[in-house]
Amino acid sequence: MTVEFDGVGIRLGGAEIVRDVSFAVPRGRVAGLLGANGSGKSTLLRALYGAVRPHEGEVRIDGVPVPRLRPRERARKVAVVLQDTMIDADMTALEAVLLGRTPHGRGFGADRAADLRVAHGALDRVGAADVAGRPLSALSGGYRQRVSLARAIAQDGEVLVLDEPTNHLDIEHQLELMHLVADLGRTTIAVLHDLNLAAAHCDTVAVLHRGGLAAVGPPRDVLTPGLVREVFAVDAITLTRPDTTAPVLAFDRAVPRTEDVPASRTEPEPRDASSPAGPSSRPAAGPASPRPAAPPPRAH
Ligand SMILES: Nc1ncnc2c1ncn2[C@@H]1O[C@H](COP(=O)(O)OP(=O)(O)OP(=O)(O)O)[C@@H](O)[C@H]1O
Repeated sequence: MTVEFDGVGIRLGGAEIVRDVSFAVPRGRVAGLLGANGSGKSTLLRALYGAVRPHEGEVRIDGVPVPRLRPRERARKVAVVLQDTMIDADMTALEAVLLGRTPHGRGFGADRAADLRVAHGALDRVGAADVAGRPLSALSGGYRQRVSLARAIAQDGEVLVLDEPTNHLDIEHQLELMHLVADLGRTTIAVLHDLNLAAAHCDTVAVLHRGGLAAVGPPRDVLTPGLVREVFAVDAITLTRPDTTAPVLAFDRAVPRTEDVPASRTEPEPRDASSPAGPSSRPAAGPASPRPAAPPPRAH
């Protein structure tokens, strides 16, 4: 399934958090969503899984605007892994993974055997089969993260949304997770803070800066020292891996940020938040072309 962000703008609490973001992720490709803290990455993802509605532009899945999908239909298409949301849940790892089967259920208990097979398979795939019967509260952060991914695998959506999926993982499991995600073959959008992980494992990266799209395209074209300095306020040089020719960033030191512009406060919402976003005539930028963009004012 193709995911398109088309001129997306999102307001929260009267401030414009995301503005005019356009890019597309082709079917089966892995996109990294990058940007400094507070740049709007999670907010943009929320529009993809229907938790916020853009005030302008739209997010489309296979050409269908997200608000037009019914919740159950959306849940079958889009599997979401957020940061450690299951920490207090009073259930076992297997029960948590079985939750991923809910959108596929035909009735209470009807598919129990098949669902159990899928859930065990998903736990196996993320290397967490050994903790199936343990309560989530007794698992380490890394295992909980893997169980979350297993739930998303069991959910079987063709679109996978990951918000900082490698957060709690040691280096071995970070790499395993990125390879696993690539092997799943799903259209994936992952918020990543590790630029080198993104450079090595993403087909395309989209960089948010103060709510706007600073650049989008293949990591090699986007993650230049100039962009890293501007967006992340760090000096870096780009090296090339001799074996794969993938870019590797070597960081030097933080540099002063360009002065923050005060928050852009907006007038009250002109549109009823429950009404669908109007169609946008702006084309979504394809991921193949790196697109530098002037940073808009900071939204917070
Ligand atoms: N419900 C809300 N109301 C008002 N402002 C919000 C709301 N949710 C988020 N924000 C603000 O929007 C901005 C972007 O937040 P968001 O979580 O999308 O950024 P992020 O890039 O994912 O950050 P991080 O890397 O720190 O997780 C922040 O300044 C945040 O305070």
